[in-house]
Parts: sequence; structure tokens; C-alpha cells
Amino acid sequence: MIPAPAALSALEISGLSHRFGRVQALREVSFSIPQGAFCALLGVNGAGKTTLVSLITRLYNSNSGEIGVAGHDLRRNPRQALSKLGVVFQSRALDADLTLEQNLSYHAALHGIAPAKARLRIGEVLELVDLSGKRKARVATLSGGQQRRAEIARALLHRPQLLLLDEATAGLDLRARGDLLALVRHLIAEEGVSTLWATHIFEELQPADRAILLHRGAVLADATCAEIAGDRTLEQAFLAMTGATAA
Ligand SMILES: Nc1ncnc2c1ncn2[C@@H]1O[C@H](COP(=O)(O)OP(=O)(O)OP(=O)(O)O)[C@@H](O)[C@H]1O
Repeated sequence: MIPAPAALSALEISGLSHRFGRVQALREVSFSIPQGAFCALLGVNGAGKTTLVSLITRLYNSNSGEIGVAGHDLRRNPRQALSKLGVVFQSRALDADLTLEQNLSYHAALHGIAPAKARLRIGEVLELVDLSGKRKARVATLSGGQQRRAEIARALLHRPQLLLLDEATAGLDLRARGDLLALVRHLIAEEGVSTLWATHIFEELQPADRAILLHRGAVLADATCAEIAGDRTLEQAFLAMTGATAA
């Protein structure tokens, strides 16, 4: 009997290493994210999260290793791979002086989406992030949480299979952080988009969430938060693994 083909991963990272001069930012990082899954990339400042996100978005090339997005090798087929990727960076990608619609129209055009299709898709993504009523509002007038949701709408315009979020909750209060994470979980159910959620905030995650624990550029654990934590809190388990003592 011919075996069924393995389901395509949304993200496949294999033996990825990167150094900046004398700093080894990533060491032999390997993991994969199946389609339609949520995965946290958890690590303290300097762990290598932004470096990993920068390599996946091809801001620069890795020294060694491979990255595949939705079955496309990033080095060999960058255009196809990047077309399957949506990214919410730490820094803002929307122009605060323009309306949400103007911003999204501009980004839709960058993705080569024709104006008539873009108008429809803008309506869809705004509904997904619960900002339909803000279509004509200037981005500067939106709250911090609304602006992050608008960034997610921008990242979803071209129907990516993988959504990367780098410290998406930075600067938000506790409630807005919870709302944003709930929205991302909802998107996985609605759009089937896989998510890599890079964060240093342990409390954001739920016991059943899968977390890749990155420390000094290496993967220390890849399991559910409950499995990593055992009978401790996730943060205590992390501190024990890295040799530090809990405060
Ligand atoms: N452009 C660069 N030049 C030199 N060293 C760098 C550069 N970017 C990152 N590094 C170093 O690489 C390591 C990983 O940094 P990175 O920014 O990826 O970590 P991070 O987990 O994203 O932390 P943060 O949450 O603070 O952004 C750190 O030691 C950092 O100092």
C-alpha cells in the first residue's frame, strides 16, 4: 500500500545557525509547525527570537541551515516562500497619518492584489480583527490594542499560511494582551493560519500551548507548557533549566 503523503508543514526549520561577528545568535535550531497550529517561541531578551524572525522573513541570510515555508525552500524559492508568510514586527508597519483603509490598500497593492479584490479582502480582514467600524479612521486615532490588531489585518491581506508575530503585545496592558492572543487563537480557527508567537512573557501562554524554549540561541525544550513546567510554573522550570534560581 502506498503511504499517504505527510501533511505539509507551515514552517520547517532545520539546523539553523547564525552569528553576528563573535556573537553566536542561533545554534543548530530545528523545529516544525504543522498547518493550523499555534506555537510560542519563548525566550528572554537576547535569546535569539528576533534573529530567527529576521531569517524567516529573509531580512538576512542564515550562515547555515534550512527554512521551508509551506513547502517552499526560502533560499531556493524565496518569492513563493515569502508569499505564504505574514509578519507582525515589533515596530509599526502602518502609517499613522493615513486611514486604515489607505494603509491596507497600499499593502494590498504591494502584494499585487487588484483594487476590486483588495476592497473585498480589506473588508474581510477588518472583520476578522473586529475593526470594521474603523475603516476610515486615521491609524493615529486608534488605541494601542487596535493598532496591533490593524497590523495583524495587514499581515493577513494576502492569505498567508504562516503568521509570525514578534513580541506583538509589547506596550499593551494586561487586558489588551489577553484580547490580542485570543484574537490570534480565533484566527487559527477561522483562517486556518499557523502562528509562531515570539514572546518573553511566560504568563501569556496556556498549559496546552506548544512552546519552543529558546535560550542563548539554542532550543532547550519543545513541548506543551504543561509538560515543560511539570509541577512548577513555566518560569520556574525555565530558570531551573538555564541554571538560574527562581527569584
Ligand atoms: N545586528 C546585530 N549585530 C550584532 N549582534 C546582534 C545583532 N542582532 C542581534 N544580535 C545579538 O544576537 C543575540 C540574539 O539577539 P535577538 O535580538 O535575536 O534576541 P531576542 O530574543 O529577540 O531579544 P529581544 O527580545 O531583546 O529582541 C543577542 O546576543 C544580540 O545581542
